[in-house]
This record gives sequence, C-alpha cells and structure tokens, in this order.
Amino acid sequence: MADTNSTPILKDDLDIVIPTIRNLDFLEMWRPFFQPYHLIIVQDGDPSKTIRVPDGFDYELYNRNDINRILGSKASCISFKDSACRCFGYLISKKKYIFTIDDDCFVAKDPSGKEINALEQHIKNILTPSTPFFFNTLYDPYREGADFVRGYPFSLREGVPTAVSHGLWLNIPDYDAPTQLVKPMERNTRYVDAVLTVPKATLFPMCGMNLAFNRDLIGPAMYFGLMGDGQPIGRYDDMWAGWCMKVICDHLGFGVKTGLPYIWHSKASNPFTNLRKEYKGIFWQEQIVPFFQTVTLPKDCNTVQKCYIELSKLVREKLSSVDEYFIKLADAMLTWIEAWDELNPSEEATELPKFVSK
Ligand SMILES: O=c1ccn([C@@H]2O[C@H](COP(=O)(O)OP(=O)(O)O[C@H]3OC[C@H](O)[C@H](O)[C@H]3O)[C@@H](O)[C@H]2O)c(=O)[nH]1
Ligand SMILES: [Mn+2]
Repeated sequence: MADTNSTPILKDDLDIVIPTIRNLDFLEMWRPFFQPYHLIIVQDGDPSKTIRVPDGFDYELYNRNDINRILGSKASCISFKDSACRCFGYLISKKKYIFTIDDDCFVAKDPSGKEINALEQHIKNILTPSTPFFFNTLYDPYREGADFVRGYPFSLREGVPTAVSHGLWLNIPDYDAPTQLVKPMERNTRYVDAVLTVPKATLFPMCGMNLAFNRDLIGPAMYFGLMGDGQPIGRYDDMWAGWCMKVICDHLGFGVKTGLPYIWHSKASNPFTNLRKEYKGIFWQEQIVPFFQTVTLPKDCNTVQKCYIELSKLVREKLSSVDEYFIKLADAMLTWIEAWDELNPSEEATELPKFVSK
C-alpha cells in the first residue's frame, strides 16, 4: 500500500517496536513489508549481549543501560525481563503511529495462499473510523466491499477516530497457561476475514504481540504494566494496558478494532513458566475486570494524561485491597506519565472530540 508517489504509506509517521531477547532473524521474512519503516528495538535482559539485526533495516536499539540512562529514576516503571519493556519504545518514539510485534511472529498466509502484509492491514484499520456506539452486523463498514446495513443510524455513520488495531494469530493462539496445559496441541487454523469495532463499555483481552495504535491519540494510556523481574505477576502487561486504554477510549470517544490482520505465531512459550507468571493474575482478574467495568472518569478529564492519572488514583483506592502490588502499579502509572510528558513535552494534549457524550 503506497501513497500517490509510491512511498510506503505512513513511512515517516510510524515506528515498529520490537521487544527482544534474541537475534532478529525473523525480520528477513518481514523485509518486503517492514524495510521502509523505522524500527525501535527494545533489548531486554542482559545489556552486554549483542542482538543481531539483519542488514538493511533502519533502526535504533535500546538496552537496559540506555533505558536507565535516559529515564534515570523513572526507569523503575519499565519492566525488566518481560516483554512489557516494549512500552519504552512507545515512550521514546516521536512518530504518530506505533506497530508492535513479537520476534516469534512471522508472515501468515490468507486462505488463498497470499502472504499477509499485517502492517498494511493495521494501517487501514487505524486510518478508518470505528463504530463503538452501534454494532454494524456486516462488520467493518469502512472496508472495501462492505458498508453500513439497513437500520444503521445515519447520524452515527461518520464513526469515531480509531485509536487501536488489535491483530490476531494463526498457529499458536495467545492462550493462558491453564488452557495451554490442557490443550497443548491446539493450533488456530481458523482465518476469519473480519475486522470488528469493540463496542463501547466492553472490555477485551488485548494481546501485545500483533498490535498497532495511534500514539498521538492514546499513547500515554499504552503503559504495559509492571511485570517480570521483582514483580508478583507476568503476562498481564498487555491486558493491563488494554483495560486502561479501553476505558479511556470509551470516555474520550475513540474506537478500538480487532480481527485482521493475522500473523503466524511460531513459538509456544513454556506453559509451566507461564503458569508461574500468570497464576496470581488469574485470581486477581476476577476483581480487576469488575473494577474497570465500573470505572467512571470525571468530565473534566479531557486528555489521556488526565484520564490516566485519575485511573491511577482509582487503582490505588480500589485495588490496593486485592494486593499491595497495585499500590506499586498505581505509582508506576504516575511515573510513566511523568516520563511521557518529560520525553514528549511538545505534544498537545488530545482535545475531546465533538461526539463525546457530555
Ligand atoms: O523476558 C523476556 C521474554 C521475552 N521477550 C520478548 O517478548 C516477546 C514475547 O516473548 P515470547 O514469544 O517468548 O512469549 P509469548 O508467551 O509467546 O508472548 C505472549 O505472552 C506474553 C506477552 O503478552 C507477549 O506480548 C505475548 O506475545 C518476544 O519478542 C521476546 O523476544 C522479552 O522482551 N523479554
Ligand atoms: Mn510468542
């Protein structure tokens, strides 16, 4: 997909963020789609290890020493030894859009056998509106060959700006550890040719392995929560970000899409290791989800930062009884916003769009 003068669309407006602990040979398969774009590689784990990046890619690479040098004491909000470290890439980027992908995600094929340019589909999703206020039964009405169906209010057909595009996975699905343990051989072979808007007031489990978002619209809310080294849970970083992001999108009138594009997820991480990381989260989420479902943000929260700071207060107030970890997480959410505003001073706060219900 290129714009009029055959420059890859959003070439200078989008960064690809990759969290990694390994050499990035997987980029060879993505080269036709990714090479024109700038990569931000967040190297996790031992900073003395050298990560090999295939020739020909334009990238910047940050390891833990870089994160500590750039953020100083605020580096405490960036996870270590967990893919949640990827959010440092969102912080340091200066671009309007972000696409983040794991290094064990490869190019998938659609039912016709055609290789899927996941980045191109995310860009289409992000650049077209969402429809969170009224469900369109023919899925995304802005896609080629689709439209609003009879009975869809014309007053709502303009849609709202799309903040997030959530892609899916063929082969290894993003299952939690208990499901992985009881279904070790299950593979996702079902290609569903659909893009849906997640309705307003509905939460969903956001997976970080194939995800794009409008950084200007929702970037400050995309903090992947404190996980990994020294933390009581793991593999809930993207879930946390997804729940915070969704309540803020609902409040500010932005949309979230899920469905196409698919990537080919090649590696099943160890279910026993995953169980150890997830198990507290499996209990806690039965209290965390109702918390997010009942959150209301004040009307004067008219920027993502203000919403996020308010959310941090509510987390401290309402979830500290679940575990003291949430006090630490609430603090880390504030540190994240301080770091965001410090590294992105010029970005004007996002104004309330005209269609937000007062
Ligand atoms: O300590 C670490 C471990 C891994 N990474 C990088 O994160 C990416 C995901 O790692 P991996 O594919 O090994 O784990 P999965 O279980 O498949 O990941 C899923 O569940 C956890 C997260 O939510 C993740 O987003 C999901 O995809 C990969 O690029 C590793 O190199 C790391 O940075 N630090
Ligand atoms: Mn993986």
